[in-house]
Amino acid sequence: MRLKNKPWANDLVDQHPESALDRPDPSEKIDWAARFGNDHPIEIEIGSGKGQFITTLAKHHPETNFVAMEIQKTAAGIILKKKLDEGLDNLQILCADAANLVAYFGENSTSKIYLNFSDPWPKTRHEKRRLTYKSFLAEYQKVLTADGMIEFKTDNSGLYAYSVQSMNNYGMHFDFVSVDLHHEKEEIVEANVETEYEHKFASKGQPIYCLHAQFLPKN
Ligand SMILES: C[S@@+](CC[C@H](N)C(=O)[O-])C[C@H]1O[C@@H](n2cnc3c(N)ncnc32)[C@H](O)[C@@H]1O
Repeated sequence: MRLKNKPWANDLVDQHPESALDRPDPSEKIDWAARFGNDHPIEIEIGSGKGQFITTLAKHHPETNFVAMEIQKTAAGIILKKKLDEGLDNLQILCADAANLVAYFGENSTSKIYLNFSDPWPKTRHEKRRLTYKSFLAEYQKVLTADGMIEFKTDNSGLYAYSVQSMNNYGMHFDFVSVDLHHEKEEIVEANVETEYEHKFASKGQPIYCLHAQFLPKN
């Protein structure tokens, strides 16, 4: 989903290189420990949109470092504004394409990847753009630690079915699957952090599909 261009948001990204990186050179590794000022575990959300989910997590988990990876600069600027307003030192914004994930994160550098309401790309000819296509899974496998986890949510049954199949073909293990996350047991519903899209779809009564998956141990 393309956001309307907001010059203030683009300018904010340019004014805060200490908090937001705008399409950094993929040939140069990013020193995340230096950027965060500590070496706490890192969790990444790919395609953060306006950042409701990742800013809420960052607020509730100061012991974890979070990276919002978002391809649209306007969206990155909107997330950055929330980070600055709320003083979230454990959140960094990376305005870049997830296709370059491995260039920006070292191997075994990340404990969790969140894919929330990723663009479904329903046409078969666009399959390679889906964030659960096998080439993306290969990238996630490289950056995740051995016990790292992918947490995926969507309103789109087609993308959900595709993702289950793609992850299964890749030999992944599922720790949790739900075809109606908002009507699971109370503790699951209470622990769930909503995204903007999730709120919109769930308030119309649409089911939210969710899965948590891990790669089999690396050799
Ligand atoms: C449908 S929106 C969902 C936003 C948010 N996660 C939510 O649930 O409300 C998908 C977001 O993913 C971003 N996106 C799509 N492809 C991406 C890619 N290859 N790398 C980084 N971000 C991407 C889009 O710019 C958009 O903001």
